[in-house]
Amino acid sequence: IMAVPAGRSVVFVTGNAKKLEEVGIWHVVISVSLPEYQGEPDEISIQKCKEAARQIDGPVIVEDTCLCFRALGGLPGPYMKWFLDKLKPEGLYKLLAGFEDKSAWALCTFAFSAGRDEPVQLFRGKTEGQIVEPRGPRDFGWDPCFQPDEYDKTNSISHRYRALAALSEHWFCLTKGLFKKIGGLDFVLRCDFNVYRLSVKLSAFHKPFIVVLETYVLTQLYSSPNAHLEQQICVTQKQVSVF
Ligand SMILES: O=c1nc[nH]c2c1ncn2[C@H]1C[C@H](O)[C@@H](COP(=O)(O)OP(=O)(O)OP(=O)(O)O)O1
Ligand SMILES: [Mg+2]
Repeated sequence: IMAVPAGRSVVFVTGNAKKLEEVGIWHVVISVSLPEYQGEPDEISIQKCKEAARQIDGPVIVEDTCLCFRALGGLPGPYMKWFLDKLKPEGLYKLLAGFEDKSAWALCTFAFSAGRDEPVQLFRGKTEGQIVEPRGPRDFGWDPCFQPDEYDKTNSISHRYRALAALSEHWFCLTKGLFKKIGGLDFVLRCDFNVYRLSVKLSAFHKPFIVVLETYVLTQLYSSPNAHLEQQICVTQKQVSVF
């Protein structure tokens, strides 16, 4: 695990490279392996997020994905990783052989914590679909056997996209108000993003927003924003204005 200065960066923690590809947004991404917890999806996301915040000792985002079969009362759900590993998409399809109802839903939960011992906030996205005979590319988990009911080639109906939209909405809405309050871009640039030089006292929850602004503004202003964040594996930004 890489050391990330506390309070400096919001870190997306995952061991799944495909998730990183889909998430590709404004915050810094790091890759580690987190435990697979048991329980209801919300509980699992909370535990996972707390563990990530403990390991990183700073602001983190984690994501947990479930695929839930209606005929099985929502199982395999959060345990899908193991089912997929042992049964492969073919076996998952066969699991429903004795059932008329082939419907399923994908549930994606993003969890944010501002740091160790800080509360966890959840953002969820859900997509309804059917379990089908495996088809198409094999490069991402259970995709071969899950057919979403709606289809959109931009991926905007995906469970992950929806959960991210919920998270971004919350995040950017706060950022906008906060941004005004602290004096706008000019002030943020002059205070060199040092939260201690701001005129308002920020809560632990708000502090990471300054880092989001930093990443965003640096990417806008300089060709090499990574120089500042070279310790991290990957830095990208959302393609929308936060101001
Ligand atoms: O959109 C998806 N389309 C197809 N398959 C997917 C998707 N999203 C997750 N998956 C697979 C990966 C894993 O087998 C299980 C979720 O388990 P989950 O714990 O969330 O993912 P993971 O352990 O790979 O990464 P992480 O380090 O973030 O926990 O479903
Ligand atoms: Mg996992």
